[in-house]
Formats: sequence, structure tokens, C-alpha cells
Amino acid sequence: MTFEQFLDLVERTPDIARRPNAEQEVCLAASPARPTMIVAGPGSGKTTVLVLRALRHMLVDRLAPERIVITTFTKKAAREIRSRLIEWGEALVGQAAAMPNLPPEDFALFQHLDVNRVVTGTLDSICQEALGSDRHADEPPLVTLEAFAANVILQRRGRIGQIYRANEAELGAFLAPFTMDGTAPNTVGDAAAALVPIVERFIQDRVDVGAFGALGQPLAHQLIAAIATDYRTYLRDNNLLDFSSLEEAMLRRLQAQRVPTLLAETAVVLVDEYQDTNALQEAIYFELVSALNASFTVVGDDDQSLYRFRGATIELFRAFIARCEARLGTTPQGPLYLVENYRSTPEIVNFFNGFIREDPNFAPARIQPPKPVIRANADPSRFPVLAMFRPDAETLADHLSGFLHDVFRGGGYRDPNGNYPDALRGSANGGDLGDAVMLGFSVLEQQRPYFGNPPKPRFVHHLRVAMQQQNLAMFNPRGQSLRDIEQVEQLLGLTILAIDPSGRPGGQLFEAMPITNVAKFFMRRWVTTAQALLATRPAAIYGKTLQQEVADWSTFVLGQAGEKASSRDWPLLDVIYGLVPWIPHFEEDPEGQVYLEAISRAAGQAAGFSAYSGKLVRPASISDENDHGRLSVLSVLRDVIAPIAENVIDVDEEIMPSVPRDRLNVMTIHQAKGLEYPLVIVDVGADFSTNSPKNRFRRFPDAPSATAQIEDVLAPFTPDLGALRMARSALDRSFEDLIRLYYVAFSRPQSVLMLVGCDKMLKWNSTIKHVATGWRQDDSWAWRDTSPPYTGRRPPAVVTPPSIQFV
Ligand SMILES: Nc1ncnc2c1ncn2[C@@H]1O[C@H](COP(=O)(O)OP(=O)(O)OP(=O)(O)O)[C@@H](O)[C@H]1O
Repeated sequence: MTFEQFLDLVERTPDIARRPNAEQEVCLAASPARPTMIVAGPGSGKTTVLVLRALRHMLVDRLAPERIVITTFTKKAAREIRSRLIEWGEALVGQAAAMPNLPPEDFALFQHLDVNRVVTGTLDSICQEALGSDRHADEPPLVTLEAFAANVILQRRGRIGQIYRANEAELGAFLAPFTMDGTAPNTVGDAAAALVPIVERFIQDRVDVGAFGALGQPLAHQLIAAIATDYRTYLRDNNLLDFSSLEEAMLRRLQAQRVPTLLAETAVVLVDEYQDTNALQEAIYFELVSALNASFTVVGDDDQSLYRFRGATIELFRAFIARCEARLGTTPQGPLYLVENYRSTPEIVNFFNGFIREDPNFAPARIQPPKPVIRANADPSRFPVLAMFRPDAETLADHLSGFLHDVFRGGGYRDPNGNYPDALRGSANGGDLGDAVMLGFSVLEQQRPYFGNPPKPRFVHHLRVAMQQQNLAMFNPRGQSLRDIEQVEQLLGLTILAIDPSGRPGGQLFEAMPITNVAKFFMRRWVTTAQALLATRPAAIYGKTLQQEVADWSTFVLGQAGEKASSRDWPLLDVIYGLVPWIPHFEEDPEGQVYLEAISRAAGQAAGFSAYSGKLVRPASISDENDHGRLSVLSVLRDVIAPIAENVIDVDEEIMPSVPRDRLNVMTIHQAKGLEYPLVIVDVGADFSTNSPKNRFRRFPDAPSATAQIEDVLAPFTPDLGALRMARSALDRSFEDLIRLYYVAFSRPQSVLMLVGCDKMLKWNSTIKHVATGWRQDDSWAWRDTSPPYTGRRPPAVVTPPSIQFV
């Protein structure tokens, strides 16, 4: 099939039904013989082009699908690419096979072409699969650790506790800038949390750890290098991998010219969201492409780089052409540009175009020469960018839920001032709350809950409550810590009662364990919650009461005869799933399903690193201190239950692939990268009613972020990258990150963008500065109305930002 035929077919295939525009066509036609760099703003079809380019390789270049690798940055985006590829690919291949006058060899090829075989995923997931399925018979299986398990091991095997306590002054002073509140860590857990990103960066940034921790360097450096080395040695000796060592293992394999089978025939590498690539990932791509002489296409937008905290280095994208020349010895084609935005209305495109060019200090952080300004392709809509600002978070939540009700359940929302003629309503074609998304810096519903203190609700929580009153539901499983959710408390409390009964001679084990006080505090609280549930005498299920179920497990762990004694050992998961039927929330509610999955994963991870692999062993002698039954209970409590109590287990944002259509999805802006929704509500300050220094890092930093400071500390030991990064100051980089974050948020909507915040931010003489509301780093404010010049004694009540309609 010729390239022209391919383009025609794309346009004629009903599931795709679009003609690539002239710029997209150039990107699709670019020769695979040279690396290609595509740079473009949001919604311009970057991902679309990447998927079509993969299809071109199959249909025009006649490449086998398994020889094509597509990667992107988040799991969500990877799923999106895969589903687009398969949906479009199958339709296109079907059409192709039905083309009249098709040469017989093409017919045979298309008939057996299976698009499912294209290798897609995040680089991590591809490394995991490639290395996991490709070991020699004598090599033990590799286990990839989730972040929490890696942290637990770092604490234990890196001997953080011991080293920290012995050198608290030096380490405390060194780590202070990297903690949440800028003070020295209070506990070993806090110290570990501050150390994790540094230890990860050693690998992601390819830091010269030897030089960092050399004699003559500050003591803190030497100690941290030793902690990292102990941790890595332990992982290696036990065939465990965390995500950065997984990628490093891949790089080493490639450097040793042992390309894993999954990738051995790779002819084409296509990378989406390249602006978030870190140094280690860049090295993998270059190594893979040069080892196999593969075609290499990268696509990205310098303005949408969001993952500095995971080592993302925008400079690698900016300097792609030069780095390719140096590393691969070929000059890439490009940068090729895309300029038409197909996603958003012109009103929205104007707004985010203006936003990204607002602060002159941001200009030098962008790709040079600047890429062309993105241009709206759609016709003007009748809706301006909307903004809802109210005196406080509760009122705002109340009014916003009313707005959502009007749009999706009522007769539509009409501007009370009649500023625009039409009612805003959900799509007549099955429109529902799921077409809207609420984006913010954080999705937490409570202000950092601190044990002992009652947590203070944040805007998102008020919104949940206000929506409930309107019979509307929200989907925000990451809004609360797992340990604070009532049903989780019940389930884990019951689990503790089942496996660590108070009837044990000598008392419950967890009380005497060397775990943190925080862990014990929450574990006791869960037990109390579980006892309250038991006291309600829940109805029997399949003829068995909850009391009996708990008692059956207790008899097992105490070595008494009973129903469970039939097995020598039981996975903790069996205990958990045995108890779940009495807490229907876990089965019936979509958020509950996510919580259960998170708990199950924590229990499952224990298999990789915990002494008894997360199993409970039948005791031989209950009074023996070294009895395996007893030790196995201790392992489970320490490695699964205590980490949840210490809040080191995150509810993984990727667990639930699709959100129920009748719920408002609440997401962090990071998560929303690459996605689009008809209605996007962006929280630009619903909780900011004062100029509190505590929240400045989220809106208008007065000091560099922890991440930028880590970059500074590591720069002298980071060959190549260090100097590139230091070209901008740490504070400049912190501002850049916020500007990019809100740019991504503002460019997600298809039809309507609405900003929400607190009134006080809009006062003429407001001190609550926020880059999202037009403040520039030099303290000037784009939204402040300067015409006519203000001369009176009283400043005007509010500003009038351009092109925004207040509702
Ligand atoms: N030639 C085209 N004709 C019509 N619609 C198009 C065309 N190209 C892309 N689109 C549509 O535009 C929207 C945005 O495309 P896509 O997601 O590929 O953009 P992107 O550049 O990857 O966005 P982002 O920068 O936000 O990741 C999608 O809905 C896509 O289907």
C-alpha cells in the first residue's frame, strides 16, 4: 500500500474518520531512516500522529506489529494509546484487507495482521515485561517492588534508623530543605521519606555516587551514599528491583548487547510525552535504538513537562537534536511542528495561549526557537472561560454542586446575568457527570491529617458533601489516606483481631512489636472500629457470622483444632477476602473496590520481600518464641499492616481503569496529563483564603521546591545534566513547574473550562498570589485592572481578568 492510499484509508475508515492535516501528514511521512522530533502544543494531535505512524509502519512499510514499540509516561496514557491503536488499527486493517485490486501479498499480510502485538506501555512496564519473561533457566525470577515495599526495605536494609539516630544533627540539617515543612525530620519515617527521592535520583540522574559520598565531602553525603549502597546491595542479592533499578537493569542488559527477547526484533521506537524523560530513560532509548539500528520518533511539548520530581529533565527534550547527533551520529529530522488544536474551543485555546506567555521570566525555559503558537481549529463556541469564586470553600462547594446539578441533571445552567445566550447542559447523547472532571494540585479531602488532631476538611471534601445532598456522587479514591477510611478501618481491625487475638497467652503481639507509635495508634483505632462493628452483630452470610469467621482464624493462629487447621499455611489475602463479605462497601462501591485492591496489592507485595511471603503458618508450639506460626504473624503485621497504618501505602491512581459515568472524577493535574474531557473544572485556590506561607509552594513559591533543591545538591555530581539544569535558578525552576502544571490543566477541556477559587484572591490589593491567576514572578499581576488608573482611596473590590466570565 502506498502512503497516499494509507491517508485515504484513514479518512475513510469510520472509527478514525479524519484527514491528517498538512503538518500531521509531514510527521507521518517523515522517513523512518532518521530520528524524528515532533514538538507541539496541547491537543494538536501528537498522540494521534504517533498512533497513526505506528499504523503506517505496519501497512505501508510492512513491518510486523511486534517490531514496533510505543511508550509513554503514565499508565493511564499508555492505556489510552493502546485502546486507540487497537480500535483504529483493527478498523483500518479490516478496510485495508477489503480494498479492491489489492496485490495478493498485501491481502495475505493484512489478513493476518494482529495489531494487538504492538509493544505498548510505560517504559517501566515494558522493562518489567521484557526482563521478567527473559531470564536464563538458572536465573531466579526478578521481583519488582511497588514504591511502598521499596521504602520499607530502604528503611530496614539501608539501616536508616540506626544511621539517622547516630548522626541526627548532620543528617537532620542536610535533609531539612527536602521535608514537607522545611524542618529536620522528626522521626525515622520522615527521614526515610526525605531520603527516598535522593536515593532514586542517584539512579535516575545517573549521579556519580562515589564522588558524592567521597571522603572530604560532608558527612551527610557519605552517610547517604552508604545507605543507598546498602539498599542496592540488598536488592541485588535478593533479586528485587525497584522502578529505577528495573530501568537500570535494562540499560545494563542493552549495554552488554543482551537485548531481551521481547525487544530483540524492534525496528521502530515511538515515544510520547518525551519532555518527561529522565536521564536513565534517555540512555535506554539511545542504547536500544543504536543496538538495533531502529527508527526513533519522539513527540512532546516542552510546556507540558510535569514530572521533575521523578527526574524528568526538560533539557533533554530541548536539546534532543544535539544529543541525538552526539549519541547516534545522525542528525534528526525536525523539530517538526503541529499547530492546529482539535480539542478545545477557540475561547479556551486563547486563554491557555495567553497564560503560557504571561510571564516573561518563563520564556527562556521554553524550547528555542519557540514553537509556533497553537491555533484553534473549532468554530467559536458560545461559552467563555467561566470562573466561580466565592467567599469560602463551603459556599463554593455548595454553588458548584448546584451548577453541576443544573448542567447534568437539571434543565441546563443559564448565566443569571444573561451574558451568554444558551444554557450549558450535558450532551443529549448520554451525557453525564463522568464528562466532567475536577482538577487540582492535590485531591486530598482533609488537610494533612495528623494523628491526635482532628483533620480539617478541604474544599474537595465540602464538594463531596454538597454533591451528596444533590444526589450526585464523586469518584476520588485518593482523597483520603487508606488508614482513615471507615471501611478500611473495619477490615484491617477485623484482620488484626483474627490473626492477633487478644486471647493469645501473653497478649496481642502487635502491642509489643518494635513498630512506630503512629502505627500502633492507628492499629488500636482500627481494632476499636472493628469491635464496634462486631458489637452490631452483623447478619450471618452463608450461614456464618462475622464473629465465627474471626474466631476461625484466631483458632488457627493459636494452633487449636478448627475449620482452618486443614491447611499448613494461609495467605493473608485469604483472611482479608474471608472478611470482606461483611463490609459490602468493598464490593458495591467503586471507591471501595479501589481500596480493596490497594490493600490486596500491599498483601500481595509481601510475597516479594516478607520473611513468610505474606503467609500465616500453622503454629507447632504456641509458647515457643521462635515458632514459625508466631513469627509469620509478626511478619504480616510488620510488613503489611503497619505500613498501611504508617500511611506509606498510596492508593494507586492507576488501579481503576475507568470511572463510572455517573460520578464526578476528581484528579490531580498530573494524572490528567494527555487526557481530555468536555467540562474541566480547575481548582485555582478554593482553599486559599489567606496568604499562608504553608501553601505558597502550591501557588507562588518564595523558596525553591524540595525537588529543585535536590537537583542543586546533586548537580556537581551529575555529569552532563547538572550544568544543563543549573542554567536556571532553583526558584525559577519551581515557578516553571507551577506554570506548566496549570497550563496542562487549562488545556484539558473540549467545551468548557471553569476556574474555581476563593474571593479573596481576586481583591484588587490581594496578597494571595498564584501563578494560575495571572501573577508573574516579578510580583506584577496580569489580572489586576489598571484601566482606568486607580487613584481613589479605596481600591476596587475585585479585579476584572481578561476573557473570563464570572458566574
Ligand atoms: N486531523 C485531525 N482531525 C480531527 N481531529 C483530530 C485530528 N488530529 C487530532 N484530532 C483530535 O484532537 C484531539 C487531541 O489529539 P491528541 O490527544 O492526539 O493531542 P495531543 O497533542 O497528544 O494532546 P496533549 O498535548 O494534550 O497530549 C483528539 O480528540 C484527537 O482525536
